[in-house]
Amino acid sequence: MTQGTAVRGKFISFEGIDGAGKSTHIGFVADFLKTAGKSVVSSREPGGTGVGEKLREMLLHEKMDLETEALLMFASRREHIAQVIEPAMARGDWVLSDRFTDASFAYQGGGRGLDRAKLETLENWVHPHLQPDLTLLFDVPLEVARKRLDATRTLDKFEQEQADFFSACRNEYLRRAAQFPHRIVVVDSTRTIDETRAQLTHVLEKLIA
Ligand SMILES: Nc1ncnc2c1ncn2[C@@H]1O[C@H](COP(=O)(O)OP(=O)(O)O)[C@@H](O)[C@H]1O
Ligand SMILES: Cc1cn([C@H]2C[C@H](O)[C@@H](COP(=O)(O)OP(=O)(O)O)O2)c(=O)[nH]c1=O
Repeated sequence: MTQGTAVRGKFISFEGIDGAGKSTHIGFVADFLKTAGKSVVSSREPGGTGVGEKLREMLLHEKMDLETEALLMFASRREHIAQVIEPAMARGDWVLSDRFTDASFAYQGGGRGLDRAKLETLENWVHPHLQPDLTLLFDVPLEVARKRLDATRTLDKFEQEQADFFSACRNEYLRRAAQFPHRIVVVDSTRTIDETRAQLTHVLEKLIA
């Protein structure tokens, strides 16, 4: 099909507190969709574009004012939508994004306490009409996420936060899952990787049907 006449692709975002296991499963979802005949673009936020990756570097490693942090997250997102997400979906590709706007509500809103109304204003400015077709929220208790994180990596600015920060992030994610049940699917990520894949397969089969 030529561009312009392609059936619009779908947009899936992956969310969860750090260490929940979401990155582990993005490759599995991409492979599942490719096997089903979809063309897949995998990306991430903050980042996903030249400008976005520069913003990511600052956001993950430099201390800054909370409102600056929120504005830069949405600046990165705007570029990602304009350069990657919208063109890919218009071509008929399926876009997988490691995080999207729910992360701003969870981290800048829940974790850091930024007024939700300000985040809604930014959301309405940056993507008034776009929402993921599906958001996979990988959910685990804090202790499980922390153990997984500590076992694997050097911690960035967010990952160095304390338990109450992640507890507030997780609560905000779960609040949004209750608010948008048609879009956000909570995946029990305390299970083994294979069991988690089985949950994903179940959800994806419905989406491609
Ligand atoms: N279901 C699981 N059971 C056990 N370990 C897991 C599971 N899912 C992920 N992990 C491990 O936890 C660590 C963090 O996972 P990752 O996908 O990087 O988390 P996130 O992207 O959510 O921060 C990795 O070492 C990964 O192999
Ligand atoms: C997209 C986004 C991410 N973040 C944070 C959450 C994560 O701690 C961090 C980067 O996310 P992530 O890609 O999960 O990091 P990693 O590569 O280490 O798995 O950015 C926000 O605070 N707000 C946002 O809007």
